[in-house]
Amino acid sequence: MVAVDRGRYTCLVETAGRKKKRERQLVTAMKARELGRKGIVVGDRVAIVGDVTGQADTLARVVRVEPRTSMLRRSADDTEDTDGIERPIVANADQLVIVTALADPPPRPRMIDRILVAAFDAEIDSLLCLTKSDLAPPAELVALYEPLGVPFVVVQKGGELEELREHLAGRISVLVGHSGVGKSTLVNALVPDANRAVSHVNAVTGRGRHTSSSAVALELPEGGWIIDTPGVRSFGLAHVSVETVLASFPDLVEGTVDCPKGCNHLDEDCALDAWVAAGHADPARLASLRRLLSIREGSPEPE
Ligand SMILES: Nc1nc2c(ncn2[C@@H]2O[C@H](COP(=O)(O)OP(=O)(O)OP(=O)(O)O)[C@@H](O)[C@H]2O)c(=O)[nH]1
Ligand SMILES: [Zn+2]
Repeated sequence: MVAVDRGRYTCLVETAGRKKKRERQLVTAMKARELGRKGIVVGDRVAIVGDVTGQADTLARVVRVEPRTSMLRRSADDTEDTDGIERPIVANADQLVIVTALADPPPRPRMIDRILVAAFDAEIDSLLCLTKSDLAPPAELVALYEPLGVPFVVVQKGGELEELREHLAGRISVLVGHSGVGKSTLVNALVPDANRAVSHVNAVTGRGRHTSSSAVALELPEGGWIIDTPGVRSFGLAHVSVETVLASFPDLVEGTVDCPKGCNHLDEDCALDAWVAAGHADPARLASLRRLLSIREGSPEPE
C-alpha cells in the first residue's frame, strides 16, 4: 500500500509480465465490506481482487491485510481532531529516520527522544539524520545520542548522500521530522522522481501534496522505500510501558532486580543508582534511560 486517502487506497501491484520481466503498476482500490472496520495503512501488504488493471476509473477491492511486522501510530497530540486516539499511520516499517536540522530550526532533543521511544516500542531501528551541516557542527548532538547507540548520518543540501543511501537501501524507512528541517529537500535528492511520483499518486486519489496529511511511500532507485509522513511530528507514546523502554537497555536490566515492585526507575528508591555506582554499567546509559523514561511521564513538548 503506497498511499491511503479518504477511503481510496493506492496499491502497487507487481505482476510477472512477458519474458518474465516484472511489471508494476498503481491500482486504486476501495476496502471490501468484509474487512469491516479494520484499518489499512501505508506499508500494509494486502490482497486485492476485481479490476486490477490500474486503468483510469477502475476500482479494485482490498479483501485481506497480511499480518504486520510493525506498526507506528500518530500521537494523539499530533492530530487536528483532539479525540485523544492514536491512529495507526505506517505498517511494516523497519527503520525510523529522525530528520533533525543542526540549526535553523535548532535541534529539539526532547522530540528526538520521543521518537526514539516510539521506535523502541514498535521494535524498529532508528537512524538520526542530521541536516544542514553547513550551518552548525554535529558534535554536541552526536554526544547526546552516542550512549544510546543510535546510528547517525550528517548531510547537507547538495552534498554527498552515499552513507545515508547505504542505511536506506533495501529497507522500508519512515521519515519523520519537524517542518523546515529539510525533509523535502532530502526526499527530492534521494528520489529523483519524488514530486512526479507523489503527484501521480495524488492524481489517482485526487489530492495535492500539501492538502494531504497522509503518508506516501516512495521507492528508492537503489531498492527499498522511504515513507514521508507530512504533518507528523511524533508518534503516540501513551501506551508505552516502563518495561518496553527498559528492554532497549539490556545492559541495565540486571540492575533492576533489587528495585521495589513497580519501580519507575526515576525515584530515589530505584536500585539502579547503587548498581551503576558499583561499576556494573555506564552512568551515561542510566542517564539516557531516565531521560527516555521521563518522557512518558511528562507532557508533550509544546509547539
Ligand atoms: N543551509 C541549508 N539550508 C537547507 C538545507 N537543506 C534544506 N535547507 C533549506 O531549509 C528550508 C526548508 O527545507 P525543506 O526541505 O522545505 O524542509 P521540510 O522539512 O520539508 O519542511 P516542510 O516542507 O515545512 O515540511 C528550505 O529553504 C531549504 O532550502 C541545508 O543542508 N543547508
Ligand atoms: Zn528502579
